[in-house]
Amino acid sequence: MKFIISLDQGTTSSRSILFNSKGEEVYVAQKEFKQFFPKSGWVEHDPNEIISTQMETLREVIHHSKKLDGEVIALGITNQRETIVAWQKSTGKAIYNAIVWQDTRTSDFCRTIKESYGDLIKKSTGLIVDSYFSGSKAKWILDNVEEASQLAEAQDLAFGTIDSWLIWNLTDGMTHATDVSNASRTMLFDIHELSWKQELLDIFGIPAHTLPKVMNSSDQYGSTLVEGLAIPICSAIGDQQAALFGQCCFTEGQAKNTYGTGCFMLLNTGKKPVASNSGLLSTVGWRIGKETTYALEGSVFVAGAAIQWLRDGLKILNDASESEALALSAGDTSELIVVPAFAGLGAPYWDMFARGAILGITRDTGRAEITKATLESLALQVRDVLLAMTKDSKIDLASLNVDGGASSNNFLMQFQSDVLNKPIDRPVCKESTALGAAFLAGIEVGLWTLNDLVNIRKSERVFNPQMENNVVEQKVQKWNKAIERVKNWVD
Ligand SMILES: Nc1ncnc2c1ncn2[C@@H]1O[C@H](COP(=O)(O)OP(=O)(O)O)[C@@H](O)[C@H]1O
Ligand SMILES: O=P(O)(O)OC[C@H](O)CO
Repeated sequence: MKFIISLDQGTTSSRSILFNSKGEEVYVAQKEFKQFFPKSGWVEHDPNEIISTQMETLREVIHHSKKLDGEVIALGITNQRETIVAWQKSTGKAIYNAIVWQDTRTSDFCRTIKESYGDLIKKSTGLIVDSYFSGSKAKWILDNVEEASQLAEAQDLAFGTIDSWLIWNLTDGMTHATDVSNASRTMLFDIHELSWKQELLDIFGIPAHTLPKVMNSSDQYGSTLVEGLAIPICSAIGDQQAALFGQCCFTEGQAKNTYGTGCFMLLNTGKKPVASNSGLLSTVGWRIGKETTYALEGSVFVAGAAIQWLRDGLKILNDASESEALALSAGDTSELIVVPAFAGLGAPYWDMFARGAILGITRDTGRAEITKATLESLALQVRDVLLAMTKDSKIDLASLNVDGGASSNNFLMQFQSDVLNKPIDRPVCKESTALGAAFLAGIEVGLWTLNDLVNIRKSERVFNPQMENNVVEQKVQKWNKAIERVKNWVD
């Protein structure tokens, strides 16, 4: 049997997953790592812990694979996107913590460039000016980390999204590369030309020599030596695009929604980017051979992270999975709205200055009700994104494929189906993201063709709408009112 290993470097954990040549998940190793919140709105990760947790899980999976009769033929990489690492090329040492996609420290800078450059940036990158993307975070490092500008002057500074950081470490500093899908999230990359754009580098003050080489999503990224095995790295792709691929949304008009730390809905728009007028992003899906596939994306910054906040911040849950039973035990929440805008609002609102709120509290509001309203907020955010997506693409989806940690919550999936008035289709393989990276690596080594993969996806459960229209309407009205109240909160 031939195996492929995917490294899935997410916002809250590093995972390695072993897939067999039927695309079945054989073994998963996972390690959580520390989140740093040094100041209000700042979110950082330790780049060394990212590598150590990822390598521990990789070694665990390799140990397991050695007990099986077979050979690991390729490694695929998928990762939290936009998060930026800066390191010294000559020593390989990171010079600052990774600045995470959720970090809003560059909001003010982004506001200052939005008016003059917003149109240019949208036209060439498909993105809306926001602190979410990597460009302003890299600029912050150059402006604020003492050694950064000296290293840049000496041509000894490297920037990279997490895929680049992993590839650099896995290849012992031989390869400084990224793929088109990750590059398309930096705000420095022209998605039509598929190259770094000098005009954008000038706006952010980023020297071109600090940036990685941009490669295909299925490609030869070099090889890594782990536990005595030399394994070729054959794919790199941002995690949301990987999930679209792993859900077998290979053709125009197919979409998926992932419920992880954030929520990300992506629609395959075919071989050309579709510009959005409704607050969505045009982004590169993947590139295989000479063919690029584009996607429209609605990014919601806080989804599963709101459940983590219930667990770790408010301490009203011991475990995220408890939220389902608790929500089912709750009383009426038709007037209770939680808006988890902890890091501003993403699609379709794009308000870096919005903040979270709980509205409609009464004397009988308790932990069950707050949990239920928080889960409902995930689905209501997704509803807003789907409305925008339908408007921009003119595609009315027949059903929505879902995945990610919080998609295991049946209460949430049922409520999602209710507020979208659409079937929600959850697959057997819960690791769509990792599967997407494995598919792309498998294509590169000739294990599969796209045609082999078309029918590989199997549904585990389909949720159909049950709630009465007027109940949905009432909830949506309250939600819209709450969104208006939280906008532009921070002065
Ligand atoms: N049963 C559940 N109900 C609601 N949320 C959940 C559940 N299980 C996991 N989560 C949430 O899902 C997220 C983890 O999902 P995952 O896809 O691993 O995220 P990421 O890739 O962003 O690290 C966490 O934020 C967690 O709070
Ligand atoms: O780590 P995840 O799965 O929450 O994904 C993060 C996204 O890639 C951010 O854009």
